[in-house]
Amino acid sequence: MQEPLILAVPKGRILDEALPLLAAVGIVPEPAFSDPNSRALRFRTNNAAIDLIRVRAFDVATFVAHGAAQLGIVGSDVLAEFDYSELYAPVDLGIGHCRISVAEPADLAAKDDPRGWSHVRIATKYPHITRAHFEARGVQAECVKLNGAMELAPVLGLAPRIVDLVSSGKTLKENGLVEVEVIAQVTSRLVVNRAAFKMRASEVVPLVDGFRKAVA
Ligand SMILES: Nc1ncnc2c1ncn2[C@@H]1O[C@H](COP(=O)(O)OP(=O)(O)OP(=O)(O)O)[C@@H](O)[C@H]1O
Ligand SMILES: O=P(O)(O)OC[C@H]1O[C@H](OP(=O)(O)OP(=O)(O)O)[C@H](O)[C@@H]1O
Repeated sequence: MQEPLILAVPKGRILDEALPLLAAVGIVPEPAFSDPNSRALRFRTNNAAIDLIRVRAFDVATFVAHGAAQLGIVGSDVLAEFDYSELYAPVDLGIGHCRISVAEPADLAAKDDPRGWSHVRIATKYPHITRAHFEARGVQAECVKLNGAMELAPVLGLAPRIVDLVSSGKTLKENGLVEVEVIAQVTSRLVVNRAAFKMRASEVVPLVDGFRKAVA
């Protein structure tokens, strides 16, 4: 029998929205998947031809780009940051809505003029997106890479500005920051490894169509 297809899903907040979508496509993970005491990372589903792996959001893109998983669910922020040519993103799943924005302390924003920037120092998990955004208008961005809690950087003097995800705006507000520019809107996408899309088309194409129908 052919090895099961592997679908990589992110551990974090997208998972809650992705599970109903998976159910709509007919994929239901084994009970261990929802058991907080389970330390397993790979799970069977009700479909013997599909297994799930649960990995960090950024790693979904890496597993699928290298063909270690054939499909995945990942934010467009992660896709833009890595720009893997081996990833095909055929379906916008309409979940994980947020935006990636530039933010700074409210008192700096009150006297700041983004049109006057020539060099900026930015704390972010997204150095590639940040540099590309600023380079497009001739501003040089010096990035300090963090993996979380970017909002602490301005007040502690690590960098005066940040680039991070914003949804309700609560995190910025509670840390005294305001959004000064929106770089891009973000949603989660179904991603497929390009080689698997060709080599395992008879299994992958109906699955991609299933996701397309589920979100239509
Ligand atoms: N506030 C938000 N609202 C909606 N979607 C979000 C929000 N924050 C993140 N996302 C989406 O969820 C994805 C995963 O984000 P999450 O914050 O769960 O990961 P993380 O905690 O940074 O991951 P890890 O712990 O693996 O580093 C992001 O890539 C983005 O697409
Ligand atoms: O505008 P809001 O609704 O407040 O959402 C924005 C927050 O959500 C994300 O972090 P998350 O809560 O996923 O935690 P993280 O720091 O682990 O990434 C993001 O990094 C922001 O900190």
